[in-house]
Amino acid sequence: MHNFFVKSHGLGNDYIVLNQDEIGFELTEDAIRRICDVHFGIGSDGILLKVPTFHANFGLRILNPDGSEAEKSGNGLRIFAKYLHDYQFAKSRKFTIETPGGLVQAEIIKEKNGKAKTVRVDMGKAIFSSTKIPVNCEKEECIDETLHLEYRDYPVNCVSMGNPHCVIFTENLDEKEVKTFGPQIETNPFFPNRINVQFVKVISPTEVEAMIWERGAGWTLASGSSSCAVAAVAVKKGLVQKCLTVKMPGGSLQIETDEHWNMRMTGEVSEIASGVLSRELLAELS
Ligand SMILES: N[C@H](CCC[C@H](N)C(=O)O)C(=O)O
Repeated sequence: MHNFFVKSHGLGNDYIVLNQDEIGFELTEDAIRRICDVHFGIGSDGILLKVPTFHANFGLRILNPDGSEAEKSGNGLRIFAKYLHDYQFAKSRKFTIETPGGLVQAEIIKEKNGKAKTVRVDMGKAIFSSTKIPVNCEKEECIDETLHLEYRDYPVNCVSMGNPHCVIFTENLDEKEVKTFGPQIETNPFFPNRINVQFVKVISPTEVEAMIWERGAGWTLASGSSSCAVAAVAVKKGLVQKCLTVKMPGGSLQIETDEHWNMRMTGEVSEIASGVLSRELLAELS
């Protein structure tokens, strides 16, 4: 079906899935922004675009609502894996997906009424090298460094999951603080490609609580790559065990860190709706 879309969420972090072979329009930055707009479009935290690949079972591009492209998305990968399973692209419950941030392996762990419900993704390695994140830090690794903002400083810990992350530990999680300083950190020149920001409170050696400000998307209810970033930094700083629950406003993910910093994420996904993009909407896209 032409211009067929599926909208799904992972812990309230929602995405629209499109198949490049089935859309009859160019996915320009303007089209992305329009489709993701909650009033002039369908509304979502981004677009997952199924694309051809020779290097994996399936290919994926991840587009933020501001029109920028991301290298990786954890909730996005679980949603995409569910789409591949539920719409019969995938012939097995385990398959590989190529993203701009590297190749991952996805597995359908649990089904409900024949539809994928719980998905596990081996998200690749957490990378701490400043130059690979990238972050303009003189040190080889940007751990416990100070980021100077206009009105305050933050102790930051940076890591890449393919996409870049800045993890800040705090005793008091405050949504207003995240929404005030998240955008200032996201766009700070310390981060050449901008950055995803997480404020994290350690609850116990097996649980942390996090609030998220996403690069190119802003405040979201959950983030899979952010959860992996938070877990990797917390393990590296000796704050938590290697099997960790990351609790976010939209729900919790299970994150496992192995001895080589390979990150495994497990969590639920749900479909919200499916349908066809209206001709009127498409006619207005530049
Ligand atoms: N906005 C992120 C991509 C989506 C990450 C998040 N939705 C996830 O589940 O990992 C970035 O520009 O790197």
